[in-house]
Amino acid sequence: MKMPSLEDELFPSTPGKFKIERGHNMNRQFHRCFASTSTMFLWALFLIALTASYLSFQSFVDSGSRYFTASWGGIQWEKQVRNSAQIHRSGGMSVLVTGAAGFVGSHVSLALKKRGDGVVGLDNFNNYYDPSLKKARKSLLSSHGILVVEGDLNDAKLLAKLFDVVAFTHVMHLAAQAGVRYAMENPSSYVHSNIAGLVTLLEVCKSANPQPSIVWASSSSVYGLNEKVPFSELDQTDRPASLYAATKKAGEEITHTYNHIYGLSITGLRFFTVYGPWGRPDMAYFSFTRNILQGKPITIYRGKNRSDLARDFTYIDDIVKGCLGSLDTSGKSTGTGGKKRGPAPYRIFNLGNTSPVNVPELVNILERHLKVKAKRNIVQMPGNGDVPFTHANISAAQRAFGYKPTTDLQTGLKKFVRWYLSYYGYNNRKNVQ
Ligand SMILES: O=C(O)[C@H]1O[C@H](OP(=O)(O)OP(=O)(O)OC[C@H]2O[C@@H](n3ccc(=O)[nH]c3=O)[C@H](O)[C@@H]2O)[C@H](O)[C@@H](O)[C@H]1O
Repeated sequence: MKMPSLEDELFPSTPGKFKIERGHNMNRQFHRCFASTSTMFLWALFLIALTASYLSFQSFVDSGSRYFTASWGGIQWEKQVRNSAQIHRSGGMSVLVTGAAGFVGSHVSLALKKRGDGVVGLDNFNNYYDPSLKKARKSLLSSHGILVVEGDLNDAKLLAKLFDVVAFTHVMHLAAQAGVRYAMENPSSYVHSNIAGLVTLLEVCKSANPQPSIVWASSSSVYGLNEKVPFSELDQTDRPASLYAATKKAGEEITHTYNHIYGLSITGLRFFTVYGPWGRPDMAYFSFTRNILQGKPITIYRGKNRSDLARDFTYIDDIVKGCLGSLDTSGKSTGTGGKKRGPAPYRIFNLGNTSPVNVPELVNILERHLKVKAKRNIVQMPGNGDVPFTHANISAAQRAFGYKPTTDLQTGLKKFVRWYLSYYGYNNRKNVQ
């Protein structure tokens, strides 16, 4: 006798068995057939209902998780983005400013808005330095009708959505991992923002229709070990002294590729040690001010043979003028649908002050403005990415858009100190990181 197989056990109504019953009782078979058809129908209905409810639950979870985890999206949000991007002057531009809650980003955003351009900001509010300062800048921008969207450059969906909502004519790309010496502590953050983030942004810009023109922040640090002064855009820049500098130099090469293949209009700006009100607490002039006021010592680095280090310190308002001049003269991108239609501008400019000041002199000026003596601790410059001096030749920017810095370090630091005291108070009780 054949043993029932597992299949037989599971499906007892085999064709053979059915055949036997049919031969014996047609009526019973009809009823059974009817009963099994209606059961199947009910099962089918049940399965359809189950599938439908699963699918709608899934879409609820999808949309829900986006709204619960992301701070962007939705009709209200899109309306805010559009309002912020609205242009209020003839021939004006709509600009996506990345790093808008940062030092340079917040100043440039305000200047654009004040002259009637549309501005939407993007910033990830990371904690490289005190995020409450970034939030305060965001509030300032908000009081001038500028929305700063919280999100990361590497979020391609968010970037694409922003371009869906607004046909930005320009991108002012200032979001970056800044700081020369911090690169030894956290190298991957430089790759994340300055390389991966840049590529993500360029990918979205190249696919946007129309493509925007891009102006972005490179750095004086790309001159690295260059000794020819003043630094000209034509000088050698293949000997960076820090990973920060290397990522900025890589950015110049990467943007060149996108200009070459996709016809994106690109302007790279090599900023020279920018300072001023609402500045970055990690920079020397800022941390020196805090320490001097708190009676703490400051460390001043010295170069080879006891030489002082020097920087071409550049005041923020001069940098803002350079950024706006670059945007105004950027020329159009030529691509559509990710395809180049013709050559587009590719430019690089130094934005410096053209008069370097050594670091001990910077401290002298701060002492005068603060009316407090600094406790100076002078040490040999550690091998951590610093360069001995910077000095900009700005004739290219002068020719292209009349760039002419007008604020010397003495005047600029006076304005910085006034802001610092009004923001933190003389006793500096606020916790500055
Ligand atoms: O132009 C740029 O592309 C860069 O400018 C800025 O870098 P730097 O020029 O290095 O400015 P900053 O740190 O203020 O040090 C100033 C001087 O103080 C010296 N310095 C610094 C710290 C300290 O404790 N002691 C000291 O002597 C130090 O040795 C140096 O000589 C930006 O931070 C950077 O993001 C990038 O934009």
